[in-house]
Amino acid sequence: MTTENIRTYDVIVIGAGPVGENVAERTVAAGLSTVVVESELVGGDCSYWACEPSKALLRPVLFRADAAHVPGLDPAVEGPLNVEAVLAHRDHMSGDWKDDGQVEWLKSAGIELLRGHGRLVGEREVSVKTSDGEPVHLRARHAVALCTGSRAALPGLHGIEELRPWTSREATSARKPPGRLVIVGAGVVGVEMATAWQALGSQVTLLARQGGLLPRMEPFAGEMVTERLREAGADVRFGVSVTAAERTDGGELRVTLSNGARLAADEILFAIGRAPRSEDIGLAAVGLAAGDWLTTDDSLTVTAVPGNWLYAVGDVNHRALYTHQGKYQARIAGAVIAARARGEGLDTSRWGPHRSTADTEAVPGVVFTDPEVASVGLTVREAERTGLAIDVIDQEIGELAGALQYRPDYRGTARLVIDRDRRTVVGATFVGPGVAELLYSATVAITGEVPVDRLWHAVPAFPTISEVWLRLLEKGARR
Ligand SMILES: Cc1cc2nc3c(=O)[nH]c(=O)nc-3n(C[C@H](O)[C@H](O)[C@H](O)COP(=O)(O)OP(=O)(O)OC[C@H]3O[C@@H](n4cnc5c(N)ncnc54)[C@H](O)[C@@H]3O)c2cc1C
Ligand SMILES: NC(=O)c1ccc[n+]([C@@H]2O[C@H](COP(=O)([O-])OP(=O)(O)OC[C@H]3O[C@@H](n4cnc5c(N)ncnc54)[C@H](O)[C@@H]3O)[C@@H](O)[C@H]2O)c1
Repeated sequence: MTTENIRTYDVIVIGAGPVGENVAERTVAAGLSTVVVESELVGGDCSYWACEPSKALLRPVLFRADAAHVPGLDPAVEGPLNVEAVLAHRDHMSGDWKDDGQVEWLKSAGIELLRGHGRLVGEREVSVKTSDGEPVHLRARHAVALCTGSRAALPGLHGIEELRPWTSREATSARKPPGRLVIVGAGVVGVEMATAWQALGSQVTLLARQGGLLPRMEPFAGEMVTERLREAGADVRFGVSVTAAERTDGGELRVTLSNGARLAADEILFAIGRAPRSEDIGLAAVGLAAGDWLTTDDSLTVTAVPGNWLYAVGDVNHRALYTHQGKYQARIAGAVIAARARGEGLDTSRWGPHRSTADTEAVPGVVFTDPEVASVGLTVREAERTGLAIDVIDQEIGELAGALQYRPDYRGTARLVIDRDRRTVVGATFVGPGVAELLYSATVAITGEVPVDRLWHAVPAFPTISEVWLRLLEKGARR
């Protein structure tokens, strides 16, 4: 190796997804020289095969569901969606799968980019196989942050390669709606993609292994989404999975289900969860097992590696698989790296700047289905599992004047989970049209540990859906 190919930086970040970009932005802002290594597109899955394209596909579907029920506006949205225009907008929102804009942003932030595949080769040492085949050896004075994200998990089905199944990547970037689409898995990807492709013209069959959709959320969320998907024409089946599948020479898929039923389809999407992108990043060189999720403490430091120089941030640490939560971790990790580089101690008090407490206390998430599902903190089931004494308050959102102004047939439910001893909100779920924007208020209530009696003084404007807070308080959240 020539000396020209050895480069030293304060910080090396592997993976330029939303999380890696934000770690680098924070460390550069703290005066630390930083290089980001990226093997595909700067921006990661979120920009090209996840958040951005999926939300661009879903926005017209949800907007039309509302508009079709607003008197006077309803005739304007009759008829099918303009699929070509929706897909063109999706392409635009995904940067046409080019990363020029994000590369410019990196430059403007003073972050260096090295294109290639990065692997750890020792303590603070990374080897990069660049796209032109030239290996580059990187040394970090202070830290290496692994931000390599996750990929779609696939089941151990016999002959799965020959099936050419869709994963989240194909489901978000497909050039046209398949005639018949089977979706396996009823988590967030499964229900969002079922909502989008059914509305764009596919006949969707959604297979849930459990007895309902969105099994990790409050049960009423999955029930309302099921009802709407069925009304939209999707075939939603519970308690089933796929036991065998084959693609015929003509290209048709023949799928056998666990209950013995058979289906014919044009495409099959596996949306059964994620696997870490950690199988080929040199984990063995630092004594870790390849292919595992990386365990960190609340400062995002990899606990099994001594020396406080290795960090794992975003999906790859499996703490909370959302872009916004990974970016929150990135801000914390950046502050931790900067403090350690300056030789300062960490403030890891409960809500201190060096502890990602929200990962365990208040992870917000929105499922962009019809109706929307927005949740943060604990569900009733989770609170009961932790042994917390709770009060549970439910409110039909459709009873509010603001909801009826939004659309006259409004149906939706809100639930607060209250810590009975501390009298603070520990969980909130809202299901209904337009509830995504309610979520931040609940997130502030949880992270601010605002006593519910104080919430009584936070007055929601009339007539808005936020008035649901008042009804919840009137029903007993307030003493
Ligand atoms: C269909 C779908 C929809 C989603 N919608 C939302 C949403 O609406 N809102 C939300 O908050 N979250 C959403 N998510 C989750 C979100 O996409 C992830 O949480 C987020 O992308 C994680 O960011 P990350 O930076 O950790 O990983 P990624 O975005 O996966 O980025 C990791 C980057 O690292 C690179 N990389 C990996 N290994 C190496 C290596 N060895 N060398 C160099 N580079 C490497 C990869 O090429 C990639 O660019 C969605 C996920 C899916 C699948
Ligand atoms: N709007 C958003 O913010 C958004 C959208 C999409 C994805 N995401 C993130 O991406 C992550 C991954 O989403 P996902 O839907 O792939 O995973 P998930 O973990 O949410 O759901 C996967 C589902 O598949 C089921 N399953 C697992 N193995 C199966 C099998 N062999 N057969 C049938 N069912 C099986 C699981 O029981 C589970 O219900 C989520 O955790 C979420 O955080 C977020």
